[in-house]
Amino acid sequence: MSEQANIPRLRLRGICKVYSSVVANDGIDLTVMPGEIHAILGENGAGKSTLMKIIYGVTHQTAGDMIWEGRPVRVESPAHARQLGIGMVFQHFSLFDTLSVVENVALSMPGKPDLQYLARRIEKISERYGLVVDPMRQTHGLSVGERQRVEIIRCLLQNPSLLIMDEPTSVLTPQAVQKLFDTLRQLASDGCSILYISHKLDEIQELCHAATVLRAGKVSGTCIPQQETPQSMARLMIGKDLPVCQRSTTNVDGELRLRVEQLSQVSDDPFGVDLKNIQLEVKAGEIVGIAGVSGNGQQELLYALSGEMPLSQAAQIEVCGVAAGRMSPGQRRTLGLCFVPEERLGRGAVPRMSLAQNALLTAYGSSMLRNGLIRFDVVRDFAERCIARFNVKCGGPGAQARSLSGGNLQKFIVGREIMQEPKLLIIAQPTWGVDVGAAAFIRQALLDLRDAGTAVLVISEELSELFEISDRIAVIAGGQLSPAMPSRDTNVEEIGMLMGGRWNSTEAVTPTEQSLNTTEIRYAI
Ligand SMILES: Nc1ncnc2c1ncn2[C@@H]1O[C@H](COP(=O)(O)OP(=O)(O)OP(=O)(O)O)[C@@H](O)[C@H]1O
Repeated sequence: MSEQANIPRLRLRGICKVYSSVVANDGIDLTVMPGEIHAILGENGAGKSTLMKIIYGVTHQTAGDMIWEGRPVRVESPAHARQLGIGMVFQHFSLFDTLSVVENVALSMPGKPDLQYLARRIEKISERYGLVVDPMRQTHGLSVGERQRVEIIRCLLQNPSLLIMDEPTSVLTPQAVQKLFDTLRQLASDGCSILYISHKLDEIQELCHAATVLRAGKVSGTCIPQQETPQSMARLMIGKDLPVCQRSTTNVDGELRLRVEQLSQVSDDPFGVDLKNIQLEVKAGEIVGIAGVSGNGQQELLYALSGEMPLSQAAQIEVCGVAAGRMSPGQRRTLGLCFVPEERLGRGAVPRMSLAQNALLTAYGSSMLRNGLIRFDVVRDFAERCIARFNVKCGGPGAQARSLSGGNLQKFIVGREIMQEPKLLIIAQPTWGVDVGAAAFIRQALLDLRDAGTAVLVISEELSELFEISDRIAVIAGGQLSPAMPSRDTNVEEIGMLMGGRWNSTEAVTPTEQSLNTTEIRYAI
């Protein structure tokens, strides 16, 4: 081994980070060797993202040292980090909506790159690594999965020697995950070190050479993932065994709470997906899951269901027996609809507002208003109960939404909607970025809601999640929705074929991404 290969690429000694009321990192030591894929594990709020932001120069440590390739360094800014050879793919996207993909990528490049040349490089990288994206597309019309691909491509273009990935696969397809892993293995064998944050323990086991576990800002242990099981790593992380979801039998006789009738809608985004003849019913006391590869019409369907994109005909969507297709989101809420969008910052919560204010934004119907006045004590009490019930780690109801770790904000948003005891809950990516313990808790909360008589529609890219909680599963591909089948009568192979757009329809369905083969789908489970 060369002398260079023996020098750690990165060493951290005693890193501390204190925010006004929270110690996010508390004396963290970490060593990453060249070519090592090193996982950082920990519950929501354990301090993983904060540590990565310090390494990437987004924020600065309160105490402790960072040694980069044998030399002490203080990373002043992300630009400085990139000069050193450190790249980062963020959990929350940092793309400008009003710019195209190539313009967004250009912003992180030195100087003023030629956009046409850069677009060709983006195409090459996206082809090589299977990260399908059109460089000329406007960012505002991209799904979360597509945005994440742009973030990854942007990073790979910089040829980094340390790549930090904060939950990079949370909205990628199983096929894209495998391609990404091939890429990361190839990068590692070329000597690039990778710091990999994920809540998907099976991925960590498959990909990573070493893992450091954080709990409450401190290193609580290290392990070699290949010598562990996902269960044993979960125990290391949360200090106990993972809870198993309890589900009762399906209630087949509930009243109809959501009816979508021949919904066809041309997207007003030239790069969007047109919805074609969607038929869907969800009854009280059942969970219907919609599977599909990101960018196949999920976003457009969510906009239509929530009221963000009102329809031309009211009767195309019925909520609790009322024709709601032309109603606004607020009017639909008064019918008993609650809604969790896939984008938590911006659509699910207003980043600068406190948790209490964010609670008021959607839960105002829960006795928060009287005679046109806001009952601040009720608002605060609601937020406090949500924080306690969903174990949201934060500085209390007054904490700004943007100060929460990704998983904790997700728990708050999901909790806020569940606590309104809706008649109909529509929820996208319910456990995105949530740790394994909290994910099990959210799934159980959805099952309990269904048992209490709520109709639940879940749109998720996690097949394992859909099979765990859904009574019936449908697949969206190319803007069309397959018939919903009882989940006990279907399997991963069948859903995989449907995700590829193959079902008995008079019209051929073309999904907007390559068809997935069933082996890859099985991997997702
Ligand atoms: N800007 C900030 N201001 C105040 N507190 C913050 C800020 N950023 C993070 N924190 C707090 O620091 C702690 C660690 O957060 P961090 O985002 O590092 O956790 P994480 O392990 O990455 O969690 P997740 O898995 O949910 O992403 C949390 O309690 C969080 O609320």
